[in-house]
Amino acid sequence: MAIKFGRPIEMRDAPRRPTALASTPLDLAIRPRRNRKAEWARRLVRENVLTTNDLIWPMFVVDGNNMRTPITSMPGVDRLTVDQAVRDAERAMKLDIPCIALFPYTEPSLRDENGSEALNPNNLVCQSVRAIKKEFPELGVLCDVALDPFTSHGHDGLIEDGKILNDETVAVLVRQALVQAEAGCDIIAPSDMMDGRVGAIREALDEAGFLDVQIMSYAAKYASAFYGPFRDAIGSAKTLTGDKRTYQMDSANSDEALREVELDITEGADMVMVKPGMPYLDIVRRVKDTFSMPTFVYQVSGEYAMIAAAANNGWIDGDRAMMESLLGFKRAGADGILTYFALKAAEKIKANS
Ligand SMILES: NCc1[nH]cc(CCC(=O)O)c1CC(=O)O
Ligand SMILES: [Mg+2]
Repeated sequence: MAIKFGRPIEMRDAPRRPTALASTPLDLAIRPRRNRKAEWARRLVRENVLTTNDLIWPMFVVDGNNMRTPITSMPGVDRLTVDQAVRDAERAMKLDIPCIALFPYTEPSLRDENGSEALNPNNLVCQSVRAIKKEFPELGVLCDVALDPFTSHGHDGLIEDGKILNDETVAVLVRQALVQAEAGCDIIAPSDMMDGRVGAIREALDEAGFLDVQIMSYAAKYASAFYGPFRDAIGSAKTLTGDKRTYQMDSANSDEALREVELDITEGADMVMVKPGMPYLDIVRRVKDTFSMPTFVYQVSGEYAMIAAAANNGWIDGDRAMMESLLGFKRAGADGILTYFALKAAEKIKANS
């Protein structure tokens, strides 16, 4: 059944005002309101639908045992120890969420200039992938490729004299992707915005025999204020020096997003992503219309936090704002959405079907 809203105001048993009765009807042949007159009629003409198949659920993993630690700036989202991530993977499975995404909170002692923990085949992400794929081989697992959870400076790449090095970083990202593929990751998702990394990763994956490992590139990723709570979650907010504007895109640009997406497709991306989501719906639409590729959108941490905080204050209806924002991505042309609301939204979809 469709989502129920309150009883339509037209149906309340109030007497009609005599003035309303007295007015002459407008001579209108076309009355768009007819198609909205009842829930069944609205369902009949509905153009877009959100299903659980549209959802990718991002999770944060942390070292330890049997613990869930709340992230203050993301109310309702916890850092999970690996065993708890496996439990949430099971919840995703049961709700028909096709895929989860894993992000690590790396112990500060393991972070260094070069993000070398990213290459440890036994790092938190790899441990989580193995544990989850062992119990739930049918669940898709996506891993982010970038160095920021592992570097002491919080940047996605290697730094020299205050500059982010492109080609040297790509060489490390290739090794990070291989380590994740070896752990059993299904989708490699480079989020670093270095030039040429998709092609380099594709070539290395193929050479190593990982022909079926997909690449979802964060192709049009903007330098955004909306990543704040994510940086709290992975513990890079306090250490990040400067900003990421020499590699992430300028939010003023739209044509540039098409050029970035085109390059990643040419280099071998199977799926492309736009990020953040709500302030960039126009980019989602242009990318989908231009390339007809599987197009994803990331409803990022700050978008989640805004809705969650307003809802917790009683300022908006949180569930309705959540569903409306997710449907908006579908309407803009997205084939799927990475969202911290995935579990809640899937529960709601199931309850209403
Ligand atoms: N490269 C790391 C990365 N991967 C996903 C996000 C943001 C996700 C979110 O805000 O929910 C970021 C943060 C950043 O680029 O600083
Ligand atoms: Mg690029």
